[in-house]
Amino acid sequence: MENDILKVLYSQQDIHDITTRLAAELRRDYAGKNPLVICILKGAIMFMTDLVREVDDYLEIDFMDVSSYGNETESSGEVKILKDLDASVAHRDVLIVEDIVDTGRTLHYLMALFKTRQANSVKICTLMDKPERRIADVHADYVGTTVPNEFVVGYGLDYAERYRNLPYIGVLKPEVYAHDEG
Ligand SMILES: O=P(O)(O)OC[C@H]1O[C@H](OP(=O)(O)OP(=O)(O)O)[C@H](O)[C@@H]1O
Ligand code: HPA
Ligand SMILES: [Mg+2]
Repeated sequence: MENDILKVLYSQQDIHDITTRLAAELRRDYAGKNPLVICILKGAIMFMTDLVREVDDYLEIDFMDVSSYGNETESSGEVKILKDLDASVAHRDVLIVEDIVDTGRTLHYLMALFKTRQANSVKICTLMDKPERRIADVHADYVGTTVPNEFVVGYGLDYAERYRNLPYIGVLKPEVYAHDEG
């Protein structure tokens, strides 16, 4: 698997440093609020579990599985709910945790949904932001790092469901895609 990686963009140490910084901001902003922290499966799983372990305060976690991508690097533009939340967001301070904001379609949809469901507040914490690709108007409140317009994998992010278990974030060699197309 490591052989498929062209370059490492963020090492395990880089990710740890980013997570620690964001957790400190969250602890400050959500003190006494008992936020509902929502992990958007599957991509955000690694980031969310690392992030909440660095926040020394009361919070609740929940999971939602939505998908707008198939086994492709391009969004289909359609957001599908594959698994809804267990908890109600009504009157809660909701923090959506994402691995990446790319076109913004996923989060645009979720922001609107949680507001309709009468959340008290809805904020976004994303490990990565890829603003060059934005189509839907989405602004993340907490951003780990801004990434160039490249398809990234690892630390939860997949290409065709692979590479989520890489402990760092990197870019694939072009022949990995070429192989799939052939
Ligand atoms: O800003 P967007 O263009 O909407 O893209 C970002 C979303 O796409 C990816 O998820 P995906 O739908 O591929 O599902 P996954 O998390 O299960 O990989 C990623 O994890 C984000 O949730
Ligand atoms: N990598 C993996 N999944 C993604 C990306 C990316 O760069 N953008 C949106 N979903
Ligand atoms: Mg994906």
